[in-house]
Amino acid sequence: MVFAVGLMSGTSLDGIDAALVEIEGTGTKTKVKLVEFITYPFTKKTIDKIKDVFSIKTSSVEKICSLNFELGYLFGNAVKEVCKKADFSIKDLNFVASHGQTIYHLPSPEKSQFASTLQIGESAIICEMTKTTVISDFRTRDMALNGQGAPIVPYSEFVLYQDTNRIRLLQNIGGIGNITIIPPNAKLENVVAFDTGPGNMIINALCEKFYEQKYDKDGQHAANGKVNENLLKEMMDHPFIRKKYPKTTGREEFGSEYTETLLEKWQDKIEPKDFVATATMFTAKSIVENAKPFIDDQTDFIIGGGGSYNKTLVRMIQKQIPNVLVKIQEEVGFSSEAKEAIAMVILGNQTLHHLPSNVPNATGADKPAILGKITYYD
Ligand SMILES: Nc1ncnc2c1ncn2[C@@H]1O[C@H](COP(=O)(O)OP(=O)(O)OP(=O)(O)O)[C@@H](O)[C@H]1O
Ligand SMILES: CC(=O)N[C@H]1[C@@H]2OC[C@@H](O2)[C@@H](O)[C@@H]1O[C@H](C)C(=O)O
Repeated sequence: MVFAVGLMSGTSLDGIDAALVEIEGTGTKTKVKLVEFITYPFTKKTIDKIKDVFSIKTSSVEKICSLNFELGYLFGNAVKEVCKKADFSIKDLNFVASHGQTIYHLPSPEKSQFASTLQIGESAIICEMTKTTVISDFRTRDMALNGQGAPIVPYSEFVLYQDTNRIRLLQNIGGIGNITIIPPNAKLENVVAFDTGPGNMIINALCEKFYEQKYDKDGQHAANGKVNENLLKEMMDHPFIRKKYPKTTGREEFGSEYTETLLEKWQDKIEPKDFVATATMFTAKSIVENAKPFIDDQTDFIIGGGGSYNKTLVRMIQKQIPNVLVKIQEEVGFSSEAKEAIAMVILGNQTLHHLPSNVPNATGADKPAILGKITYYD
């Protein structure tokens, strides 16, 4: 039996997702069982440090250097905590698969730049703290093959979710929204995946600004507000939304600078709850517009990630595609919050077996590749 911990710390900065998983087999024969899951929270101080290095205005090489190791210690703690909660001896762990914290993603660089992406959280520290082999840095190899280095979760979705009769569409709504479409009986070459635009990123920033709340719990503010059509149109005109795939995005395009610009122009004209409602509709509409070319009435439209708990957002999506059955992840038997951490274990397992796990059709890479770097404990 092989046991591993998958670590995911995504764009919304709500903490480190750690999944203790039992895994068997490889490729399409992979079987996983979730043993335990925790979200190891970030302190406000750590969140501020991460936000600081994200932003060109406040970042510095010194801050990045130090944070790389600091996050390594936190990731190591998250592994220990999830094992403790499961009453599982860390000595029996076979490997850790760590995504790392994305601090910059430049898939379509300007002239003087190189296509690049940077995830930090030093694997050597995780390795020493847990005395376990660590696989990390999954995105760079795909980028070396001219891919976007993202999304990387679709391989695991192809393995776990494909169906013989129905199109399965998996929409993740984290900080950013990302979609995977798996046709019935698909081969890996037929899987389509890309980022749809913002997920909760703008909604969260507005809730922090207006209400000093981290997010719009269950979509309550949005439910009380009214969508402003002019603002919505301006948001939908963002060039990323109608760009053709492969495409991926992040805080570089929809982070605090973007929200600040919107606020400067619209804050005096729109009430806070209407602003939140409009940002929520922006996420819903950008998802539906990007999904529409790939779906029919027989599609399982499955929403995962933290945004699946925003009832107003889910309702807005369903209303725009009344003939399609919209479900949330738990309704098809998988944990929404643990999904990406489990995906890291599937990717790490492939790497340890010298097997590829990117989806070239999704990332635009020239060919399949073995992803990640391995820090061996012994
Ligand atoms: N009950 C809830 N109601 C509304 N929104 C919620 C709720 N629970 C979580 N969320 C939203 O989900 C977000 C976290 O989502 P998730 O953990 O999937 O993101 P992530 O993995 O960090 O991001 P990404 O997938 O983009 O890397 C929170 O910041 C919040 O906006
Ligand atoms: C560079 C980066 O970290 N991208 C993330 C981000 O968060 C969601 C979306 O943007 C997706 O492209 C990706 O994450 C998921 C886990 C992926 O690669 O599949």
